[in-house]
Amino acid sequence: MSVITAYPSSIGNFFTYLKYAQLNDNAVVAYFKLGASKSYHFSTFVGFPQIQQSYLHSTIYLGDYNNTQIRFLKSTQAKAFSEALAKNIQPIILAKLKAIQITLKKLAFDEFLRDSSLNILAEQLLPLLNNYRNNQDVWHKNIYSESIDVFKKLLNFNTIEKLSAALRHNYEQATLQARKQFYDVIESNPLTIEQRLAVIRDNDKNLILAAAGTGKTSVMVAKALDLIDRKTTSADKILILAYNKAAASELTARFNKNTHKLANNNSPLTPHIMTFHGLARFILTQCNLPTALSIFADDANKQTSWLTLWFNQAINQNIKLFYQLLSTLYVPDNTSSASIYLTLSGDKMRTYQEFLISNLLFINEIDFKYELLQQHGSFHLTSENIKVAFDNNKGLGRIIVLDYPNKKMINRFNQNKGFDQKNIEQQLKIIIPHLKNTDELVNQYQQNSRYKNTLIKHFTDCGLMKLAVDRYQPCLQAQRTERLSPREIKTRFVHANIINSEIHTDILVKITKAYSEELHQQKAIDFDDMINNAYDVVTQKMLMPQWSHILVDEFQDISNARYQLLDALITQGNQVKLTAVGDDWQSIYRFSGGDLTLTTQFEKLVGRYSLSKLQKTFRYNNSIAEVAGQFVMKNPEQYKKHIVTHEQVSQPQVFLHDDYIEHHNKKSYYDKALNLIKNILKRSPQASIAVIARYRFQLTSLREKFKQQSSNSHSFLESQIFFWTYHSAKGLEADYVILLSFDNSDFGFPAKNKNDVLVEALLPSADDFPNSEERRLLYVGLTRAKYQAHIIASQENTSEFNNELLSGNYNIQVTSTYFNEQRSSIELM
Ligand SMILES: Nc1ncnc2c1ncn2[C@@H]1O[C@H](COP(=O)(O)OP(=O)(O)OP(=O)(O)O)[C@@H](O)[C@H]1O
Repeated sequence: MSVITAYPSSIGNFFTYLKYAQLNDNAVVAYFKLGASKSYHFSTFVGFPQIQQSYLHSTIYLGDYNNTQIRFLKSTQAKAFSEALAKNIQPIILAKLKAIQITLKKLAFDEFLRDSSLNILAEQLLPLLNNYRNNQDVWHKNIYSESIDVFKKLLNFNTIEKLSAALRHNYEQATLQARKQFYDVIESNPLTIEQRLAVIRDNDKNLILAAAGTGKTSVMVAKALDLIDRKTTSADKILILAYNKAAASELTARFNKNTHKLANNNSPLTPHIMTFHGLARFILTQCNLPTALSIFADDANKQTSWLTLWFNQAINQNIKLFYQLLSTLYVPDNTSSASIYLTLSGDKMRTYQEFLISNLLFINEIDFKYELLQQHGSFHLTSENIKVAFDNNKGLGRIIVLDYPNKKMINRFNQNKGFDQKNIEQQLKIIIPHLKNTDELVNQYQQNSRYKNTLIKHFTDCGLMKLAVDRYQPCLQAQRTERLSPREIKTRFVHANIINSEIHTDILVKITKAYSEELHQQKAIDFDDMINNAYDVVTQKMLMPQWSHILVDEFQDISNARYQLLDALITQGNQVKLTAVGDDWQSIYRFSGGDLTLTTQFEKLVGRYSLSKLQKTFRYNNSIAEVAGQFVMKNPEQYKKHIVTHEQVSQPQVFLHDDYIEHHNKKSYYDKALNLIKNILKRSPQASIAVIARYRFQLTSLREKFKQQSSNSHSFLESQIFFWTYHSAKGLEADYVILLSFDNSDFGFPAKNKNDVLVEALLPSADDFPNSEERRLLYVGLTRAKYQAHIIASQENTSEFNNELLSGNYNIQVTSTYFNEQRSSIELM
């Protein structure tokens, strides 16, 4: 090939360092006046050259990756140069177009276009597409029209986002058609379109947002089978994580039941289906690390005993801890939820200040008698012949001396104010000069083990030790689940405005340290260690994760520690794809670390992702769906979903009964439930019925009574009746449900028995809507029923939920005359 050269024009020569540009076999070379040169290899070209002519000279835009300009060239030479260059790079561009088509086919037609593939595609495609966009004439002159047809189409999408949306849509539609047969039969029922789409979308990150009974399990099973059937991956590279062992077994059974439907079913076909703990154990075992579980793992009582013993020993070693506990178990303000204050003397006080006085007298070994008067309790110091009281009614926090040998003293104290420990100590010291304050006592008694033992004994006997254990044990649990450092603990306490944050942090850090040492001594780990150790193993690259696809069930209840393990598997693995399946309406495990924000703020967590929704439910009818959905969506933080039901009914199937048994003239949950069960079974003898209560203990006696009843009368089979808590009902279903615990008490529904402020500060953050988690619990309860949900509510002690159901325009059947009257009076208002 003859060498083509272009020189600067005579005027242009003044403005450029360029001596001349030359076109050789595989590059454009620019030679400069000072002797240097620069090559632009054809392989870097992404389009055709463009020429810009002006009056005296021309500029060539080469069409390489940077679209380099060569300016001030003689126009005639520039034109010839540009035409020759176009001919030279034509085969290169053709090859690149071919490569793009191959990539496009592979990444967007043969599989779901992933966000990571989109980057690859964009890198390859966009430079050529931009060149084409600006230089279409030259392209059309140099390339056959069929080769750039695809470009013309792509150009219509304007942005890469629109293009990817179109490619994905295209792929989904094509796959729905091509794999119709498979999706028709792979589960026991043909998959719905929504379910099919959830199966098909195989982005790097996927969220399947579902509602109860919409076939999450079916989708997970079908998705795994689909990946294997299409050879996207092999079974041993799929990991399915279930919330508990029962769910893992169900997934395994449903998977195995359908493997014969696969095209090539003689390869080993078991994905790893396990719980998070099972996964952690699997990882640790592979790395030959210990997995023996501590004695605490399955028995919280043993942990309670350990903590009690630890407090005993720790106080014995350092009595300061005793005073720290004593001064912080209750808080010095009127918002304290305690209504009774336990004291070392065994007396029960009514205010925090009385609690302080009582304990101070007790540890000073001053005998006193506590008398409950009308307005306040009084302390009669028997040997001093003094009587004092704490005037709480006035809200001034002053000590009143009711009786004193020297009457003059009486008025002196009436002016004093004091809410906190120091102030009360000062006030009491005026009355009893030999009284020692706590700081003095700490030093004095550090060496006195008899004294310490006595204190511990009283601390235990009066119930304060139990209070301390009950308070710190959940904190220990929360700290371990959230893997909080001492600094994080303190930050959370301070952030939650907790009084004595420093002392609480100090105590909790001591406990957590001792607990780790205890586990070390046992040569064992607990469930939290298991997850955390597995995380360490993966992040330290001691194990290369083998999975290409990870599917996680019940994602709405995942904890931060679990998510971190998951994230480590994805980051350390080889292009791992994550599918999270969850229902934000069913997030009910915050107390054990479940963090709903991981679902509601999924994008913040993982970046770009594909969302699929499952909104058609097969379990229950429109009546149950409407009531349950309306109730849970009252909280604006919950995703809005429009649930469609397979079953349609015209009458409400949610019933509200009271607990009053007319012909016995008494109130009884049990009898009401029994009557309902009998009535249901009269109509449908084979029906399954679940009785659901807020706390397990509420079911124990009920279950016993039912057992007796069923063996006496044989009116129903024990195996037809189930007893679940709202929590344990997760994932289960029955033909009919009977919902209990609707009263306004600590153990009612919504439960008033709120978490202690300390553990509340350590748990994952919660949304602000009142009773939000309890609200979701009711949603879970209602949606267990296939046909009918029966609520039995207390007449006398009305639950907030009951009031809401009566007042909030819910389409329910109220069978109770009493509640109906209430309802109509609400409607009249
Ligand atoms: N496409 C379908 N057609 C008919 N029935 C279906 C379909 N998909 C699922 N089902 C049925 O719906 C019921 C609920 O399915 P599944 O247990 O998978 O729901 P889920 O979403 O896990 O529910 P939950 O969140 O309440 O535990 C099952 O009986 C299942 O067989």
